[in-house]
Amino acid sequence: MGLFDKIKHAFVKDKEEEKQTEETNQESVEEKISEPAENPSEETTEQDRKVEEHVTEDLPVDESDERIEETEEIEEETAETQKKYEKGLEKTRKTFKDRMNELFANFRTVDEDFFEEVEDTLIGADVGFDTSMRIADELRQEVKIKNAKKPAAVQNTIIEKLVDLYEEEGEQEVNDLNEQPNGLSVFLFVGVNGTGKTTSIGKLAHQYKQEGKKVLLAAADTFRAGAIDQLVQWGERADVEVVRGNTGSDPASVVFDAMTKAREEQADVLLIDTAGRLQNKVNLMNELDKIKRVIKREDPTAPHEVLLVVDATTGQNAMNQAKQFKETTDVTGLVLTKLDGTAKGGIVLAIRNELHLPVKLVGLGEGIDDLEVFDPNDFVVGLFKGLLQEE
Ligand SMILES: Nc1nc2c(ncn2[C@@H]2O[C@H](COP(=O)(O)OP(=O)(O)OP(=O)(O)O)[C@@H](O)[C@H]2O)c(=O)[nH]1
Repeated sequence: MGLFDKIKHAFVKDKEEEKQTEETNQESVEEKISEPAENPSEETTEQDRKVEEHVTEDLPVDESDERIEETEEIEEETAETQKKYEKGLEKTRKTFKDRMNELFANFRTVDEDFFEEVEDTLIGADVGFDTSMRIADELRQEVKIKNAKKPAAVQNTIIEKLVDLYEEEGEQEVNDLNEQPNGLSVFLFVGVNGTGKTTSIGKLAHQYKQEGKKVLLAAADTFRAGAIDQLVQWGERADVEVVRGNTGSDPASVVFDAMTKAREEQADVLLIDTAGRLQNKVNLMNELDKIKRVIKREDPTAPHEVLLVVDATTGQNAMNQAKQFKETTDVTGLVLTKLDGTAKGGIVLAIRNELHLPVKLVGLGEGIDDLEVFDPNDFVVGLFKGLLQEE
């Protein structure tokens, strides 16, 4: 099933559930009105439950039961993650919906002015300039072919085009983190101050710790005392050790200490926090190169990820930062933070389509559990599900 079909499926399911809830409410109102003296159905249910309990007591617990439980647990987790995405993307979805409503309220016919407005609407939703132009062009053709005139049909086609493009871009994309199953995984975090680097490292450390891994953090942002303290605090919250130097010390020497400690203690994961002063690109480039050299001396295969942290709330600015960092160092993936606090979630589409950088992690809140491995399907369902119209 294609991605758009999945969204359609989710949309139809929601509609059915809505209908069912309405019917159930109606039934219970009717039941209450005709209130029976006794309620035989309740008795039967109670009896059934007792029989069921008795039967299950006698049954040996076999592997298939365990497997069913496991599957149920996975399904529950998947549903929970999907909910997090839907909640996190609420603002983006609402803004997008409002813009769409406005667009369709202002146009009664699908003419050239309409298509230009579609372009503006998409650009305004931070989908990216190139992407917006491409969607509008494809829409022009599609509307001609389908002879679509009804706003609902046109709106669904816009969503379909966005989803198709998104799916196409994601075909070769690896969203999983490059974890080393039999050795140390070294992830370097880069990005400008305030984007959520330290917070994301803390959240990820917590996740790995929960999985039973030995995790180390390195405070290689030695320029601000506050940055070191903040990472130490996250280390305490996640219950993992932090390797640190004094303020102003050489970041590469902190990384050297951390690599040595990780090897001695056979750690599974080392997460390195760096300073991100974009105002001086050459310095930053030299510093990151030096850090990488130190890492490579200890392990030629590392770093296994260079993750650029960008703040989704800054929209187009996040895109520009990503562009500049891509020129400065070999970024392997993005961590997109604060998706929950923004109406600019469309920036994911722009970054992927225009910079071809995979999004690896997304921040969906300030809590320690609010970091998710990026799931393109959950993301796109969360973004567009509520926007489909009944044709
Ligand atoms: N709502 C929300 N807030 C976040 C998220 N990630 C980080 N934050 C908040 O963003 C602010 C900045 O995060 P930091 O982790 O300090 O950012 P940093 O990039 O390490 O910044 P420096 O320490 O200045 O280098 C903090 O108040 C975090 O709580 C997220 O996914 N959602």
